Amino acid sequence: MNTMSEVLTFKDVSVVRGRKDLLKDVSWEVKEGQRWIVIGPNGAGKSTLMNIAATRLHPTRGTADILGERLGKVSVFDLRPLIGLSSALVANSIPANETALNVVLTAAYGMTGRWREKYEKLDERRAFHLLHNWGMSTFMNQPFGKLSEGERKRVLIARALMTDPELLILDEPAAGLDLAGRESLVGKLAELAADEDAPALVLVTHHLEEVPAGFTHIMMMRDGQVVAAGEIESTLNEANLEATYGMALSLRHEGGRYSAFARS
Ligand SMILES: Nc1ncnc2c1ncn2[C@@H]1O[C@H](COP(=O)(O)OP(=O)(O)OP(=O)(O)O)[C@@H](O)[C@H]1O
Repeated sequence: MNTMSEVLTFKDVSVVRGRKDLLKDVSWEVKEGQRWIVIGPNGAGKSTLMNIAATRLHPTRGTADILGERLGKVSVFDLRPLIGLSSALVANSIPANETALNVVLTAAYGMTGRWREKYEKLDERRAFHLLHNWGMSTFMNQPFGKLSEGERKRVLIARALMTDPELLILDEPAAGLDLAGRESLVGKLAELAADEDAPALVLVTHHLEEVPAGFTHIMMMRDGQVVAAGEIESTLNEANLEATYGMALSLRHEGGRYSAFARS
């Protein structure tokens, strides 16, 4: 069996807290080269699912195989460098006075805050190169806390790519961005999606306008369960969207981009 191409294999994953099922029997397969969107209303369990994929949380029941290793039977510290994560939680863990360059650089050591002084020149060059790729090299010496929301989002993505991961998880990468900032970021993410050498991508979003062109698959969630999952072309339709959000919605798909509105 070729396990190399299997990035995530979740079987009947449940997460139970008290009497509540945050996730209930979620099965999901992500393979190398795939670009996934995860959508669902507030509280649907998207972040809980991402926390498992990022090895921050273990299922109460079911199995989660990540890059061919079973969660619970492998050291998460071996897996984490292979998984890039950009999320509000990661952003909140970064000291405000950390420079943009160091925010990216410290990812090489799986930590935030530059307390270890000895960095390889190679790492520094890679961190700079990533900042440059994401249009942030002129901000390299700016403290993270003084950057705009859009600038921070780009630094976080550069940071998540620092270890050259096999899976990149972007939890609401465009949240809080203005229209131009969003469009610019979505364009960059479309470029990333088209890059054959890019890792498998999983992008959580609340807005279909934020789905970059070139994303191949979608996971639609509600109440901790999968409403539908599969290729975006066949899965993202009005029936599944209505089942996901519990309201009548009309869906548009133009020029590789999506949008949805309440149906009047
Ligand atoms: N530790 C916990 N104990 C109990 N309930 C929790 C815990 N963590 C999350 N929840 C609940 O689990 C549900 C799923 O939360 P989760 O953050 O995964 O949803 P989400 O889809 O990411 O939501 P949002 O879009 O608002 O970020 C929510 O109802 C939340 O209140």
